[in-house]
Amino acid sequence: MTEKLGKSGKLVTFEGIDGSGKSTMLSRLQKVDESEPLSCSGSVFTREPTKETLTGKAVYAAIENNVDPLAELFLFLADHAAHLSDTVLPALENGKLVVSDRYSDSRCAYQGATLNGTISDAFNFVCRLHEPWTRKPDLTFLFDIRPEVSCERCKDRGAQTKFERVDFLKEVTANFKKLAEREPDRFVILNAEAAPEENEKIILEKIRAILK
Ligand SMILES: Nc1ncnc2c1ncn2[C@@H]1O[C@H](COP(=O)(O)OP(=O)(O)O)[C@@H](O)[C@H]1O
Ligand SMILES: Cc1cn([C@H]2C[C@H](O)[C@@H](COP(=O)(O)OP(=O)(O)O)O2)c(=O)[nH]c1=O
Repeated sequence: MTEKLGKSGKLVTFEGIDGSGKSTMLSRLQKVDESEPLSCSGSVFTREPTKETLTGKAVYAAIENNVDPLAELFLFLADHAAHLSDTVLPALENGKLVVSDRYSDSRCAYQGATLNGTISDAFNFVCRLHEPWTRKPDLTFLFDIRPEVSCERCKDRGAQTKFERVDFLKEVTANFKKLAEREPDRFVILNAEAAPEENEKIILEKIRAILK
């Protein structure tokens, strides 16, 4: 069933720990797209957790209120399901390019870590939960950065989430790297400590190549 989902468009995702520069890059890409459209069918720039939606609000409330980690996982999954059906699949079915700031790999990496020790083989459990129904990205950029550097960057932006701790983010980073090793054809690992201009160039080249 999943092979048929959103077949005509292309799905690109940005993944990485907090403060790795994903949203900065999404805004840059959006600007490029405004002056020189990346796809002739149009582009949609989106994110997970979603904002201003019922499921997105539930996710942020869960993060702020320290709910049970398994309950939190299912809220993130509910948000992903709603995001897929409201935004991602309709755009892909219309042949558009969809670029999402975070997607399923964030669940495998983050909830694989929050549930580590509570559920046996948590990382694979979370990955498997997505398999029967989601739409895999065509291309994923992993923003690779030392957690010490990303936490330093996050300090400047006010409210911090409970996830923004160096030790926790080291575990999340290891999970992201495991995902990239499993699917080397889908993942492009970026040095997120480099200048944004450098990474923007790599990203644009790769996106243009899959749209050809
Ligand atoms: N390549 C970069 N080099 C230095 N600082 C950066 C870079 N990219 C983003 N930043 C800064 O780091 C902070 C976190 O970036 P942000 O894009 O919000 O990360 P994320 O969306 O991954 O959490 C912001 O203050 C941003 O201006
Ligand atoms: C999408 C997603 C995000 N998260 C976490 C990462 C962030 O710490 C937090 C909020 O996401 P986000 O708003 O993307 O954070 P940031 O802009 O700081 O990168 O939720 C998960 O734990 N699992 C998920 O599936």
